[in-house]
Amino acid sequence: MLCRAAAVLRRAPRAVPRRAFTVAIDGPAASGKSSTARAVAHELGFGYIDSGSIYRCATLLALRQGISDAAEDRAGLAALVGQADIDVRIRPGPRPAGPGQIVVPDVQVLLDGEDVSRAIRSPEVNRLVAAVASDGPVRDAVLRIQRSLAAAAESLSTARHPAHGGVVMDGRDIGTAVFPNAELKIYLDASAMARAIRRWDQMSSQGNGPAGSADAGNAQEQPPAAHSSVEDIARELEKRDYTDINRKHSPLRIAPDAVVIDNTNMTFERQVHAIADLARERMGVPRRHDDDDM
Ligand SMILES: Nc1ncnc2c1ncn2[C@@H]1O[C@H](COP(=O)(O)OP(=O)(O)OP(=O)(O)O)[C@@H](O)[C@H]1O
Ligand SMILES: Nc1ccn([C@@H]2O[C@H](COP(=O)(O)O)[C@@H](O)[C@H]2O)c(=O)n1
Repeated sequence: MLCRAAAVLRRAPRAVPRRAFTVAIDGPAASGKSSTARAVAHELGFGYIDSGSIYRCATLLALRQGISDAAEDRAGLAALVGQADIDVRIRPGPRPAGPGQIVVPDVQVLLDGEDVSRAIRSPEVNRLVAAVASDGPVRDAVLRIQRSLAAAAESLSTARHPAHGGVVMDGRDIGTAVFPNAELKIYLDASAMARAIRRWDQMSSQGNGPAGSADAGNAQEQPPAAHSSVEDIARELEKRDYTDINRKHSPLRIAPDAVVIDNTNMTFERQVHAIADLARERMGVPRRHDDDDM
């Protein structure tokens, strides 16, 4: 009798408590946060949230409601953001070009059901977003959205390791304010010129014509304006960084426990593999890319 009970117990599926593993990636504009975060999330089978796109939705709402960047005008914006239905979804991106090539999935952003993935990258949004993101009540409203989207993304993640679900979120204050207890924090940086050249290349590859501004943001970039140069882009990136570093509420900072990666002279593949392996190491699962020790 005892033996049969033991056999039944042995056959019963073991309930493995799933632990959420959070990877926070912060850094200045165009340092590679979003593309790296999407690739790392894909490699680990984690969910992904682009937190900048939520601030961009808040900015689009402000523009559509005729709310200027004057602080007194923004009083009602936090409430509007709190009532809005903002969703950030990952969708299958381009297939890898060859065996072992990295997959960088696309992101789709929905604002009250409308696909605003391109609209939130407009020149007007680029100009206003850092000012909107410096508003304390707006940040509080966005924080609630970030945490709820992350919980949903984590629960849907198809992590390769049964004990871990996970989410990767990128932004400016993920490791310092949004997820101060994140299991892995990365601060991604590169020289201003390297970032400007990459942003130029990224925007130029999206099409031709004078439609965009000098600094269009991460995914689904609009093409650079005909008059803008790499130097114009560098200036705009630095202006946005300055606002993000010097604002009162959760400014861009390196978390004390963050791993700092300067990728100025690093390939995209190497940074993705290194971060994915750091996550694996902390989850207690084998590394996959031993040649990528940092
Ligand atoms: N190590 C690297 N070497 C070369 N190019 C890179 C590297 N890392 C990222 N990139 C490229 O740099 C460009 C900018 O990256 P990405 O959009 O991910 O930056 P970001 O930090 O999310 O920007 P933002 O803060 O403005 O949203 C992309 O085209 C990306 O593929
Ligand atoms: N965690 C975050 C993320 C973003 N911001 C602000 O939004 C701007 C746009 O971000 P992108 O990543 O889409 O370029 C950014 O410049 C910040 O002002 C933020 O404050 N916190």
